Amino acid sequence: MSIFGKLTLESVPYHEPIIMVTLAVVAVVGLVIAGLITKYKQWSVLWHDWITSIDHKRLGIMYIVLALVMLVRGFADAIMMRSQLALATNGAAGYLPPEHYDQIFSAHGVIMIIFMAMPFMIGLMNIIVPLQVGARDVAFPFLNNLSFWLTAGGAILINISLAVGEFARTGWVAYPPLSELAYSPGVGVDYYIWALQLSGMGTLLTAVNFLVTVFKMRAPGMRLMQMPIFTWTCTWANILVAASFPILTAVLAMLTLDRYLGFHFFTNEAGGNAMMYINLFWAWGHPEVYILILPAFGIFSEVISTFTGKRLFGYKSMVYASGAISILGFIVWLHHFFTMGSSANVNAFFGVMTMIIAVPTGAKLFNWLFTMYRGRLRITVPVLWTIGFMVTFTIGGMTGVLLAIPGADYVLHNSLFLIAHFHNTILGGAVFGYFAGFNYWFPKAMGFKLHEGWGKASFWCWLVGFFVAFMPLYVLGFLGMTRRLNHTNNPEWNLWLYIAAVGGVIIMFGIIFQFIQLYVSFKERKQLKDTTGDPWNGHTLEWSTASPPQFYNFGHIPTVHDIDAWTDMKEKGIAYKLLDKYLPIHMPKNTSAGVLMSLGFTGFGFAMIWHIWWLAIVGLVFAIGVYIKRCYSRDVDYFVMPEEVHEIEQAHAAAAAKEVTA
Ligand code: HEA
Ligand code: HEM
Ligand SMILES: [Cu+2]
Repeated sequence: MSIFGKLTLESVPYHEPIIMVTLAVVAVVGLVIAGLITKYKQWSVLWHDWITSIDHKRLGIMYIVLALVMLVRGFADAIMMRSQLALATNGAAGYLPPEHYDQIFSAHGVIMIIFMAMPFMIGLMNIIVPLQVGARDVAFPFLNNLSFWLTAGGAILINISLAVGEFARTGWVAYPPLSELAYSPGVGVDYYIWALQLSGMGTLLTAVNFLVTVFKMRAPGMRLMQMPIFTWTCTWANILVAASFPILTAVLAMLTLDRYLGFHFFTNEAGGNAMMYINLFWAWGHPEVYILILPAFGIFSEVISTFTGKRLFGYKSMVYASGAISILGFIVWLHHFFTMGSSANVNAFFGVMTMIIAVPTGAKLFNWLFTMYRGRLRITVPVLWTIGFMVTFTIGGMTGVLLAIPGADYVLHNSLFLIAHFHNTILGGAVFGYFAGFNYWFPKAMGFKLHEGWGKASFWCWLVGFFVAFMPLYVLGFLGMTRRLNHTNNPEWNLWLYIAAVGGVIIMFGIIFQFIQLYVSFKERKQLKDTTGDPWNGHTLEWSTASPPQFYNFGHIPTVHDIDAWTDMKEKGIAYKLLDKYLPIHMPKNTSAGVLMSLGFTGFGFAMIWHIWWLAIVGLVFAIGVYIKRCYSRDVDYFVMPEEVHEIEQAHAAAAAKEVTA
């Protein structure tokens, strides 16, 4: 073996025109961005204010940028699949060869869940949760930076797989024996393993960080049962992360041992059992889908109560319902393999437990409806996403309950009915929620509002496109079409496949309009400026800060007396009140340790994929070395002086007062 392990020049797929054109486009875009950064002399800003930043608000923005980039990548995969299936009817081959098509659906699933939805959710959580609980940052700001770069490292690996080597052909679940070395001898599964392993570590560390933050760093007076509802749903999601991500780490480690050292955890010979992988995978994978949806539920609650100008109906029941969903979500994983030979009684138990989740979820839906009832609902973009969600998600939830009936699942398992179910819940549920949160909190993060018109146009394309793209899949499922087919030969299916492709195109316009919305809003940022910090008349503490918030968040940490702490302060007339004297604020310093450690770990992952053992050792030693150096560093913090705080706070209060009286 050469010093580059399995890596040779042949590892780059020159003979695949589609990939080569994509790479050329990526290279051009990359060069243009680099050129712009150089032209406007922004490299130093990028490094000092962003890449090495430990500010939760900036990390949150970087997570969302990552999510938007990966949304484009994941959608490119989706539209390729939809067009392939529209062309490859009646036995035609279409334009994507089977081994390429298999990589596309696997990459699409992994990218959308791990590198689009998760960063989007974690990004919103980063920006908002510390503000909502009245904290100056998260508990461990440096760790927060490291978490982000671990996630980004995973995303970089999966993108490299496009240019160097290949990605897994196993689907996003990578079941053995298919994912074992004997049946997947290439590097695809290894890319899968290390991309998930890196980002999984990042997610786990984030959960620990935010759990400590909400348990230890709430503003004085804020009881647990007074935390804003979005913070609560994120907390339940983080509890689920802390409980389930270690299972993912372990199951991937076992698959690694099987593939690299010839262990037999999941093989049939030498005492292994593939069912163990399948159990462990879903013991993580099922909680994972609730990790995605719970924060979205929190966003809808915030949006509805803000834009109806009412208190959220049933705050306590919302908290308990979220808790019930988390706990139940942990004990239903077997519904993903009803057909794989458990006894009827086991299937019945897991089926019933699954159906019970409809109860707390239904309670939430009714609470939202009751909040709207007799409220004066302002139909803004976040509200549109919320109402759209309520319709689509109810359909998706109902079809989930249908799948939870083991007998029905024997017919529908792994059919396109299943695909329709989960796009209905993940896309029409979780992702719609993130879009609502994006439009709702954008002014907080960036200082100006998003353009309403383009936001509405984008919403309608997404909503209509969603129904046109995914409702036909329910029909196709009933007509017997299974998932992961790369061509078909059944004339009865053709019409529905064409319709679904049209839906994909409509969604594409939704995405294009979202980027136009961003561009137009940026151009008109002066008119759209948010001077008060409270553009929607909000009710929770994030709206008490400037937009974007001061780097230290709160000049003076507020004392909380109410669930709607900010409404309470506005009603008592103590909002925007300045203190005579501020205290010095203790702040952490930015550091390059996180990004450097992640560089080491990403290099390690890449080296492991290609069996370049010396590079693996170098990467690992480098990462650990940076960490040890960081541990001994004393130059980690500084104080903001009271005079400076006073000046900043005064400027904000004056700007807000001008706006409020105007
Ligand atoms: C965000 C993601 C998300 C969410 C929230 C859900 C929610 C639910 N899911 Fe889904 N599911 C997935 C993502 C999600 N799922 C994914 C990704 C897969 C497949 C992965 C793969 O194989 O690749 C999957 C697969 C899957 C299966 C496996 C099917 C198979 O492989 O054959 C099953 C079976 O039980 C199931 C059931 C459910 C149920 C009962 C709910 C419930 O939580 C839904 C509850 C909500 C409602 C019911 C609607 C609102 C309620 C009311 C209005 C009250 C009144 C309602 C009633 C009385 C019914 N899901
Ligand atoms: C934006 C519009 C989207 C379209 C048009 C789309 C389309 C598709 C298609 C065509 C498939 C393959 C179905 C098959 O097996 O035949 C698929 C699979 C999948 N999609 Fe999407 N999708 C979209 C968004 C998303 C999002 C947002 C997520 C998750 C957050 C997601 C997660 C998945 C997963 C997990 C799979 C299964 C992959 C596998 O089989 O291993 N998709 N999607
Ligand atoms: Cu599940």
